[in-house]
Amino acid sequence: MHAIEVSNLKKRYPKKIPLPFRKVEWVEAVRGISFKVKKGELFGLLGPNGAGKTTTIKILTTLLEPTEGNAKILGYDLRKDAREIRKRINLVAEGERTLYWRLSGYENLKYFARIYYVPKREEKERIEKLLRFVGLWERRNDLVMNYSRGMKQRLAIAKALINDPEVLFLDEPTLGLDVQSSIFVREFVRKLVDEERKTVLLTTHYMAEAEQLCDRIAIIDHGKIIALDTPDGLKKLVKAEDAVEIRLKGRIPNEIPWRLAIIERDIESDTALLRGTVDEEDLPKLVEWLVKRGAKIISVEQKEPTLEDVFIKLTGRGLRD
Ligand SMILES: Nc1ncnc2c1ncn2[C@@H]1O[C@H](COP(=O)(O)OP(=O)(O)OP(=O)(O)O)[C@@H](O)[C@H]1O
Repeated sequence: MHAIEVSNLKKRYPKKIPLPFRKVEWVEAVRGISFKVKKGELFGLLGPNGAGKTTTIKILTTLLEPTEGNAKILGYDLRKDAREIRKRINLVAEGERTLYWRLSGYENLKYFARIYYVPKREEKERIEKLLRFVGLWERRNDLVMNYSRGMKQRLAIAKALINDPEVLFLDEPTLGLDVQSSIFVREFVRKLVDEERKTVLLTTHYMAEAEQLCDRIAIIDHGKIIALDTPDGLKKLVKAEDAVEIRLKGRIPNEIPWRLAIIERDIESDTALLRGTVDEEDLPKLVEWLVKRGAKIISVEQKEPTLEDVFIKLTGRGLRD
């Protein structure tokens, strides 16, 4: 049995149109996605803003009803057994605000332990284990309002583990965190899978995060899965010699007929960095094409392929566009 089995999931939202128009338009947020996550796997949904990641997570955690399709979580049917599913999962939503800032970290976990009916005799031990796990034991008696952003996120994850869920859903777990806190969160999310045998499904728009952390990744764009594999498997879609970075000054032509995206732009120095996949034999042709249209080439470098190259190759856009 898989931990998560998603079949042909679709979700559309009614789009709000201001009066006096009475017509209804629809936003197709998720357009028929299917995938399976094994037990004990760390699975990532990687895609740009608006790709449909949050909608997918909300459906899988029973917070939203799908328009079409269905899913099974730990063998339970999403449409019929929502109560059974809720007992066995938990979620850290994007930018979550459910912690009580006027309580300490310890008091927060105690409060949520009661809400989740954690047996009284297990409560103390479980809270201590979780606070140690996320590195907050020493700060357990400080009020949450005095925690840093990274500490609040660690506590939010500890809170989501209070009911000992078999499957944990994390929506953009490191969004807005500083580098150090992000590394820490990634390390213990990995530990949750390796040592505690949890299944984790997370969403991210950080390629490096997906690449370093996930066992398998589904790249999602405009509500569809456009590739699904291990990080190494995905990178094989791009030949090592095909990933290039071109730094140029001056005008960047529109509609470049190669799969390139602008990944950096500096207005002051009027320079930009283009990245993407270009056949080795095609490279001189591309450079000539750019120069003809007024760009001044500063450098052309071949790079190790990354997941961003895979995304650019598949969509012609950068993940950050
Ligand atoms: N409640 C809603 N009503 C109408 N449209 C919505 C609603 N929620 C999301 N959408 C639209 O559905 C699409 C997918 O949104 P979703 O939040 O699932 O994407 P995402 O990949 O999680 O992006 P982000 O990281 O920015 O949240 C977007 O076009 C969004 O504007």
